[in-house]
Amino acid sequence: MVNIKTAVRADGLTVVRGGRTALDGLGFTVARSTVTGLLGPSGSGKSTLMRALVGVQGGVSGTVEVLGLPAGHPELRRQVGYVTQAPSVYTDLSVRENLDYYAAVLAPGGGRAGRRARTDTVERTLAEVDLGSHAEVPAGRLSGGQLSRVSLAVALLGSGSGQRPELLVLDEPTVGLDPVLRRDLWALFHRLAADGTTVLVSSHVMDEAERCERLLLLRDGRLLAEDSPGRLCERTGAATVEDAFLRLVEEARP
Ligand SMILES: Nc1ncnc2c1ncn2[C@@H]1O[C@H](COP(=O)(O)OP(=O)(O)OP(=O)(O)O)[C@@H](O)[C@H]1O
Repeated sequence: MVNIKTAVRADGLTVVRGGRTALDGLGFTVARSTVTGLLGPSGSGKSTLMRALVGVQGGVSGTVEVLGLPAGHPELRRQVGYVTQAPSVYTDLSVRENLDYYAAVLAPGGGRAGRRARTDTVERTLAEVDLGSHAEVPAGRLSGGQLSRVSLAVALLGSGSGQRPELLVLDEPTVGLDPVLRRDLWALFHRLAADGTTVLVSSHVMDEAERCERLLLLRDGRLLAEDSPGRLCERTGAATVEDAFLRLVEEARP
């Protein structure tokens, strides 16, 4: 039976990449309608884990269930939004044209009502990522931060007809953003979670951990902890998540 409180469930999740074990027997859950942070240093396996969740990673063994279905199940395509570190937008199309295009691919047809629903979704999404004033600018002329917000907007289109994705998987979406944009983006993640979307965000910047309700801490392909930032600090006696992380690394030493 589908557990409606759980968006993601992994058990014994192992990934071998290029002959190396990139993820080693991970077991965790991601609660629905939360902002969950996937934190760990560079190379710890964050992107690999996200790829396994969206079903595009080879060499996976163990169990990975997303919204009660096996990861990568065709039914999940419209329920899961995924933003990689490399933006996949057309640089010669404007921001609005990119969104119109993806909305039409996600929910083609529907006659006049379908077109109206897509236009409304695109307008609302442009406003959400604060790109309304750049809607007519070709994506190739945007800054890195603006470009990553276009990718986020594409993921937010969901089914393309107004329905939000149930799960958003965002690989380091705040890299290179100034502090104001970072703050605004985190506020958007929390608004989305309050509306029922589960947001899984990766970061290698530990100070972003404090902005998450739940954390998965990764190191060398192993899960160091799965907890809320407050509980993590409490149980390790640390003042910050960064300190808690360092203490857990020490504890894990053989
Ligand atoms: N295409 C690939 N082929 C083989 N091994 C890979 C490939 N991409 C990554 N790896 C290895 O898998 C491990 C996990 O990498 P991954 O990209 O998941 O880490 P990450 O935590 O997302 O790092 P970053 O924060 O730098 O993006 C690393 O040891 C890396 O060298």
